[in-house]
Order: sequence, then structure tokens, then C-alpha cells
Amino acid sequence: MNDRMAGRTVTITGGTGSFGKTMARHLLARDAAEVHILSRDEAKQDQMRKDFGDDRLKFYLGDVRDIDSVAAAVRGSDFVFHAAALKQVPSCEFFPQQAVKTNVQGSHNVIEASAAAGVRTVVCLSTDKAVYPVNAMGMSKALMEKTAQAYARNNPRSKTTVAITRYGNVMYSRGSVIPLFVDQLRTGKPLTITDPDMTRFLMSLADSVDLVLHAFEHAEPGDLFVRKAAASTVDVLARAVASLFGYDSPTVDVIGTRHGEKLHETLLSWEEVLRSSDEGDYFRVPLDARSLQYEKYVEEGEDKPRMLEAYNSANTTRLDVEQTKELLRTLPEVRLLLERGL
Ligand SMILES: O=c1ccn([C@@H]2O[C@H](COP(=O)(O)OP(=O)(O)O[C@H]3O[C@H](CO)[C@@H](O)[C@H](O)[C@H]3O)[C@@H](O)[C@H]2O)c(=O)[nH]1
Repeated sequence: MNDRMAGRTVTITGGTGSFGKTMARHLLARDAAEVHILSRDEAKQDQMRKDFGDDRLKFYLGDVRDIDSVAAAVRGSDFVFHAAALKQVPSCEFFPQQAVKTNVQGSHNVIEASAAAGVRTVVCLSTDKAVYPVNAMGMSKALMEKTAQAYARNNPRSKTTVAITRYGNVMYSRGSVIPLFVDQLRTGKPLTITDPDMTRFLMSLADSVDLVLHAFEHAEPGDLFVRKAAASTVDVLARAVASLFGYDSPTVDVIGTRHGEKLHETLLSWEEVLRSSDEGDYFRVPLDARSLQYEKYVEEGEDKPRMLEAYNSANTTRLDVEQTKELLRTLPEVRLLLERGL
């Protein structure tokens, strides 16, 4: 895989986010010729330029909604990792049209501009919230997935392979629950728990980079990849975070489910599970097999055991408090806090 990056030019849309920065470091370390960062925020670009201090990083101010700005960024690129998105559930609930413009139309622009520029592989980043979606963010991401698959289906002779990755919550991402719990512990407040039984997949930023690289390496047009992941309940997660920092019986405040929230998240729908192949740490779902031979999977289930239900955060490997602590200890942010103290 490393050889495939050496001397190549890669564009990352939404490249000033935490995924973009982590991926950019990875690509530069693998001797990429250039990494193009497309994003809207000039201040973040400036900061990233200073932090990296690497001439191979090129910054493109623009917006995926504006196809000309995308075309400028992807020109000369071999590969495109499409991470730009509106990701916040509440803001998309209040402004669904904005989610459509960025997540659906913007993704269409990225795919069309990449194909026009002769890009070889485009990997579009999606989320578990796109499966059986209940909120506008998830719905718009589901339409992004459909847009990517439709490109593959409608352009069988295209030189551009378009693939999709889906992953769950990234632990310690900005505004997410783990840094919130840390903050609550630090300031002596009760840990706010929405629903103790709610489950979430637990994935690290490093896992999401691995997943995108796996997709990039193995994708056939229209493929969708998911990384297998463990999950925990929110109650276990809160207790694990607290215990890590020496609070064995934290005060907990149950606040109730928030707007647009699901009890469990799903990485593969039941329909996708039927068509998926197991690739070790990953599942692959090929582009829409025309004749879905469901009976094949049921009758041949003996020699090829497979789940006959969706792959979700309720039926995946469930971590207890100790196991969740173990996982948390692998996060760079948590390690730093454990060294320095809260
Ligand atoms: O005070 C809180 C806040 C959250 N939770 C729960 O913790 C879990 C994770 O919450 P959070 O970290 O906020 O993630 P999600 O709500 O699953 O999704 C968040 O993370 C996604 C991807 O990172 C973003 O796209 C969403 O906008 C953002 O809401 C959920 O079960 C929440 O109900 C609590 O128990 N207490």
C-alpha cells in the first residue's frame, strides 16, 4: 500500500478536520508527492500550514458545493478522500437543506470533478447514521452513498473507481461524549447520561484512517466497506472514563435521549449483511448484485456462517468497563491526560 502512495498526489476534502490532518500526516510519511487540502476555513488552513511545515501540502480554499473550487483542488490528483460534510446531527435537523447541499450535492460535485480530472479512486466517507436513518444528517449521508453507487453503476467504463466507507463514532472527537465526560469529572459535575442502555460503536481516529486506506487499496467500483468494531453502552462508557481517572462511583445524571438519536447504531443493514463478504477486520458490500439470491445464503449457511440480522452496536462485541478502559487507554488524548492528570 505504501508503494501505491509514493510519488502520488492525493486530495482530501474537508482536509483541515481531524481525519484530514491524520490522513495527511500518514500520506506525507508514505512519500506522497503532494497532498491537496480542500476546505472552507482559511484560519484552519493557515494553522495546518504552520503545524505541518511541509511544502508538499497544498491548500485550496473552496467548498464542495462549488464544483469549480473542487475541480481546482482535484486537478492532477491520483486519489481523492472525500471527508467534507455537515456532520452535526442537531444542525442538520434544523437546516436539512444545508445538509443536502453539502452532503449530497457536494459529494456529487466531488465525484464528477474527480472523474473529469481522471482521478483513479475516490473514497467517500459515510457514517453508521446513514443506515436506517432517522435524522437529516444520516439521510443526507445515505443519499451521498446512493450518489456514489449510482456513479459506479451508470459509468461502467469509467477510469474512476468510486467507493464508500462507513464508520461509527470516533472516540474523543470534538464535541463528542468522551471529552464531555472528562470535562464533567474535571469540574466536579455529575456525568450526564442520556440513556444508560444506549449503545455506540467505539472506533478511534486511527481505525477510520485504516478503513479508508483499506477501501482505497481493495475497492471495486461502488464497493462499500465497514470496519468491524466493538461497542459499549453509554453507562459502561461513563463508568470506564470515570474509573480511568480514579472515580469509582461517579455521580450520574440521567438526562434522557436527545433529538434525532437512536438507541443503537447500525453499520450494515440486514439487506447488506446478506450481500457482504467478511474480510477479516472489514466487511465489504459489493455494488447492488442484480439478482439477490437470498436463499443461497440461507441454505448454504452451514459452510459459510453469517449473521442473518443487521450488524449493529447491540449485537457486536460488547465491552465491559474494564475492556472499555483498555480501549480508552490506547487513545493519545487519554494517554496525555493520564500522564498530566485531569
Ligand atoms: O451528555 C451526553 C451526551 C451524549 N451521550 C450519549 O453518548 C453517546 C455518544 O454521543 P456523542 O458523542 O454526542 O455522539 P452521537 O450523538 O452518537 O453523534 C455525534 O457524533 C457524530 C459523529 O462523530 C456526529 O456526526 C453527531 O453530530 C454527534 O451528535 C450517545 O449514545 C449519546 O446519547 C450521553 O450519554 N450524555
